Amino acid sequence: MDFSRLQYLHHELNSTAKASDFPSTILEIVIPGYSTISQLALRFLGLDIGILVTGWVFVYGCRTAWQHIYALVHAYLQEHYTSSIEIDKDDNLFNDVRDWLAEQKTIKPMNKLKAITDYSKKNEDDVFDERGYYKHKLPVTRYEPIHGTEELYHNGRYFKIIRSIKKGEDGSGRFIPGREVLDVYCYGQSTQPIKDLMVHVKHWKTTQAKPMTSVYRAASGGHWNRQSTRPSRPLSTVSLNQKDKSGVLDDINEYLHPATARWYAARGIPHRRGYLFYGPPGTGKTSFSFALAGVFGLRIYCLSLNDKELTESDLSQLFNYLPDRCIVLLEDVDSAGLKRAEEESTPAESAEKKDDSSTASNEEAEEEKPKKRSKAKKSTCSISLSALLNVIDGAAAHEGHVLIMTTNTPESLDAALIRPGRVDVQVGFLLATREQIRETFIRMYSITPEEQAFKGRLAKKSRQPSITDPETLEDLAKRFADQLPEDTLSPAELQGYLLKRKNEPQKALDDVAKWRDEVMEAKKNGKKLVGAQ
Ligand SMILES: Nc1ncnc2c1ncn2[C@@H]1O[C@H](COP(=O)(O)OP(=O)(O)OP(=O)(O)O)[C@@H](O)[C@H]1O
Repeated sequence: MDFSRLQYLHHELNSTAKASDFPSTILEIVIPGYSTISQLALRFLGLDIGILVTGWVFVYGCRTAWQHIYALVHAYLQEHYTSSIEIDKDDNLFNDVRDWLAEQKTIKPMNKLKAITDYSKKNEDDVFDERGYYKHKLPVTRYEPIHGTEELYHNGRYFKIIRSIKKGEDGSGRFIPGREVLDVYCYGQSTQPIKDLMVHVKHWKTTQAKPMTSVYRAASGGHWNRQSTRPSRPLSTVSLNQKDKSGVLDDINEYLHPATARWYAARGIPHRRGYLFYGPPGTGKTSFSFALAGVFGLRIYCLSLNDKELTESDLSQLFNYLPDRCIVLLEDVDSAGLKRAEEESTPAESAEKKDDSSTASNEEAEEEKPKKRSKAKKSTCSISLSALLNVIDGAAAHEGHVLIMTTNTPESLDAALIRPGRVDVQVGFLLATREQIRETFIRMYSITPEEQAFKGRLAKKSRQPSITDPETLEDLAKRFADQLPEDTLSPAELQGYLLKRKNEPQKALDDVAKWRDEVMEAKKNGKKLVGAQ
């Protein structure tokens, strides 16, 4: 290659170049070959690139300076003249604000959304085909803002809502891997506008949907996870004798009254109230607890002592994390889940017991079997009775919640667990009385006002109960109840039978005698499976 020719051309260009307004040596460093290009452009196109570049650098500099100043002013205003409120993902308000936001007109419409298949909002229109068979419709797709910032005006006020994942520590110094939060900002040094906005969102939510109950379950590691938010169960759908029903209702109502908390505090009594719901399986203990949560608008926190992964420190942490007012449902709180003192015997004692048993006769050993089985059952979880008593009413135990314990075997409960102060009200759930059987029948086949409103759309194609006249229904219910024995069947068994004839009250009455005989026979023989259903 002829380098001398190139050098000559370069020299030529340099000697004829007009001095640029911008120090071309600096640009030469940033863009190698810049001076050659600019001189070529000047010579052949008559274009002075230096002026263009100088202009561009000037505009760029101004823009960067503006951005910098804006960020500084914004940070200053944010620090001194904005207020904010953080909403955690596990709080009900999170979903409420998120749903409300999705329906608002924001200053800059979001062009990045998250699509969510919403199984809770089924498309209920036209779900039956021409033969009257249910045809599954795809669940509704909901769109919500992805993590980021939303800005909007509400009642003439500016709000900024940021959805993000926050990492850090919880109150007790434990590291939290990442929790989703919404931060709501407004201008001014008071959080009142945000609080007003939250009141508005809550009001909006109540007008949107029917009352809902949020159900939380204990997760490993001592945290509560929201399991579901479901429509509150009306109290009228739980059959229980009126005296017990209104007794519990009034008692909880009195306990939850703000004046009651002050009354307790003034007398140095811990503000706690415990209820024991006992009775055979399927008699409505859990259903009643959920209905109570709906009546008082409380969240329900469910915990089973039979959970093998639950440790004592988890248990105490779970109780520490309870909100001020809620229902704690401690399920199956019988001795099966509790580690007792006598179980924690030393190896020497165990050996002694072993020796004793080896000398016992075979007959005695056979007799001992059930007891042993029940003892083996006792160690299904690692929670000791003392740890449970400690979280229920230890010195540092949580206050303000409603504690409901359920059991199928009240007789096996330790006296310490149900002494007054830990259990204040005991309610027995019994097998169905004649009145309950009648009520269950009527509840199953009568049409609720909500269904009545919906009827117009579905009546043509769906199967509706053939008898809707209240008097006829009353008569059928009475005849149905008269054919069944009292205090023998659980409401769950009755419900199961009637559900199989959901829209056929007459058939339910016609089949009942055969079903009753088979169930009674099965119960007599200790069989769990029944032929006629
Ligand atoms: N008293 C009742 N009133 C209305 N429905 C009831 C009643 N008892 C049971 N049921 C129905 O039976 C089913 C099981 O009821 P639930 O879970 O409340 O019983 P439970 O007493 O808690 O049972 P378990 O002791 O096995 O936990 C539910 O679907 C519920 O609707």
